[in-house]
Amino acid sequence: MSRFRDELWRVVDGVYGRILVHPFLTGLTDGTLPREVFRHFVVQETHFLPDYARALAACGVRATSPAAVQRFAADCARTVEVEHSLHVELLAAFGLDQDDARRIGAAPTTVGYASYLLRVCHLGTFPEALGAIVPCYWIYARVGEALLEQSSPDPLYAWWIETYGGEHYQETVAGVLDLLDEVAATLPEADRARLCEHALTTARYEWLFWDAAWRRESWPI
Ligand SMILES: Cc1ncc(CN)c(N)n1
Repeated sequence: MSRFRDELWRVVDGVYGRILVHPFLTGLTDGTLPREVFRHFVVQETHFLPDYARALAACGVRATSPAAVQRFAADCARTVEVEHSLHVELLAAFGLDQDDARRIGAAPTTVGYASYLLRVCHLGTFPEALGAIVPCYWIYARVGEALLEQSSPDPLYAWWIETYGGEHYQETVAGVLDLLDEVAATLPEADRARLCEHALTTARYEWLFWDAAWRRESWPI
């Protein structure tokens, strides 16, 4: 039986293909990614992840079943405990702390992506929120899985890859994809289409986030 997740993946697959060949990601696995580019990425993650956790909490508020409320509450906590902590430790490896990250500030793409997620997850319907949030989980899981096959000669990059390619993160994502299939089975076609539109936008933002780090994007004025 065909699953909605397969239909959704077809929508984002082209973007995912572009992500995998982006020099940021190929540089992670062959170890050639300049450390200052990775540092820029890590700083931006410490800005993005608290808003991402807030968006997950908002998905929990929107959720239409107790199991879904519990899932998003747990994923919100996991994002702070595991992902944000990882990036704070990576900051420390660069001799930076969260005050330094605050002083450096959020780049335009970080502000744009976080704002989009927060808007859809707060103001949209539950299926819209799901459409916006799922690529954040899924693209990282697919990227982590793909990169784990090669890992990296750079221990900092290998650490990052192991977090997203590791079993714990993969299980988290499998759970949200089961939920996606369950919810989509109850939706009319127009709602599924809207869900896919949000997913395409956030998949594009995922590409943009890596590209912005690669360019070490900052405010031009
Ligand atoms: C930009 C971004 N998107 C998604 C993830 C995975 N939660 C992340 N850490 N950063």
